Amino acid sequence: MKKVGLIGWRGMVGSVLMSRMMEENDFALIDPVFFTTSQAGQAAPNYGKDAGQLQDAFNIDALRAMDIIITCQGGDYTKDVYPRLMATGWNGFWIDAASALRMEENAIIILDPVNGQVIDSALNRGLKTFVGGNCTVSLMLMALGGLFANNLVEWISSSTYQAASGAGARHMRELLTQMGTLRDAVAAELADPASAILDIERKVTAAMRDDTFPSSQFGAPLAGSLIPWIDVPLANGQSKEEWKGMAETNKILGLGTGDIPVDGNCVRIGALRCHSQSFTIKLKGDVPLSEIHQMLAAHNDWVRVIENDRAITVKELTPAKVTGTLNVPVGRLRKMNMGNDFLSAFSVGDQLLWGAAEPLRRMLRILLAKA
Ligand SMILES: NC(=O)C1=CN([C@@H]2O[C@H](COP(=O)(O)OP(=O)(O)OC[C@H]3O[C@@H](n4cnc5c(N)ncnc54)[C@H](OP(=O)(O)O)[C@@H]3O)[C@@H](O)[C@H]2O)C=CC1
Ligand SMILES: N[C@@H](CC(=O)OP(=O)(O)O)C(=O)O
Repeated sequence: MKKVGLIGWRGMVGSVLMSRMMEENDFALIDPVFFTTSQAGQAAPNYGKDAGQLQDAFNIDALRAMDIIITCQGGDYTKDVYPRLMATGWNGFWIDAASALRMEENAIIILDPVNGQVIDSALNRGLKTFVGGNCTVSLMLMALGGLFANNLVEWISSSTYQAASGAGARHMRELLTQMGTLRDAVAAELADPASAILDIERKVTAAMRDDTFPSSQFGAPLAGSLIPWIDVPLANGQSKEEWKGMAETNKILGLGTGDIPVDGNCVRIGALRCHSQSFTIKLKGDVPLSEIHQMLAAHNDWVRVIENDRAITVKELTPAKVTGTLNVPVGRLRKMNMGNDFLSAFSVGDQLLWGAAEPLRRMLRILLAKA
């Protein structure tokens, strides 16, 4: 059995990965070794197998003994450990959730329902570094894969509605604390049906603007508001999250850097763990909507085409419905006023599943199947 080193397993992304690996019985196929950056020597978790003690995640000799390493520990860990491990001539496979290595020439961005052929070809060429994509990009490609596969996309403009989880566990807590703080500021007024709604709004706004409002993580109120900036600024005015849209999409599809232009605004909103996105898609031709529905639905087992009907949309095409599932609904599909080759679409997906953990465990399965 392959020795698989697991790093970052108790973090938020790692926990989702462990839970998916349990659901899919992956542990039965591997000899798991659990690593830690802070708790070496403590008992390893038991996912149906006694895995002994936690190993030191900075111990290069211990890492070298692994056939496959999966890390959800984060970019700083990758930047520190990966080059040192590679310098020893380690011959194993490195599977990573962090963005650090994504654009490296010897690294493949993994999303096998979309780029299984790119992954296969990389394996045949002997590449060994496989990195999960940015959540927004992966979820877009899962939703719109049918259009890309049929070479119909000239360009895409997107507006995102990204959940707090993309920023990390502490941010999710802060969002909920902000929500509670706003509610508590008007508890008495809410209990009184006769209270004036604009008085309630004024109190809520005052609480949101108060210096004591809990916003140390996001740096701004998110509950009752939104934050139209994600990740660091770039010289061209984009945020790094916006830059990833085009860079990663083309790399995942095995295309040249700028082959398909992708751009838009990335916005943090008050959802917990589902990213939503609104797309304007310039098609390469006037393809009938019925054909587009078929292409999208046929592309992979998780995409769900949602009829452009109000009652169905508000039930099916929301974070409330999709959270915790692998389904990627895409709806609001219609031709736009700009012309019949302009398509409007909206999609929702769990950013901790297809956006983070799921491509990693599927890459493990691909490697095990090839062994
Ligand atoms: N959040 C996201 O949406 C996405 C994140 N990623 C990548 O994954 C990386 C990890 O993200 P995320 O899972 O959110 O990070 P977390 O902060 O949840 O976990 C990272 C590490 O923190 C340590 N840790 C310290 N205290 C605790 C605690 N109380 N509970 C759990 N872990 C603790 C653990 O390491 P140890 O056991 O060694 O102490 C853990 O592996 C990111 O840096 C990013 O590179 C990728 C895609 C999406
Ligand atoms: N930046 C994403 C989450 C993330 O971790 O992205 P990446 O894997 O590209 O660093 C968000 O905030 O929603």
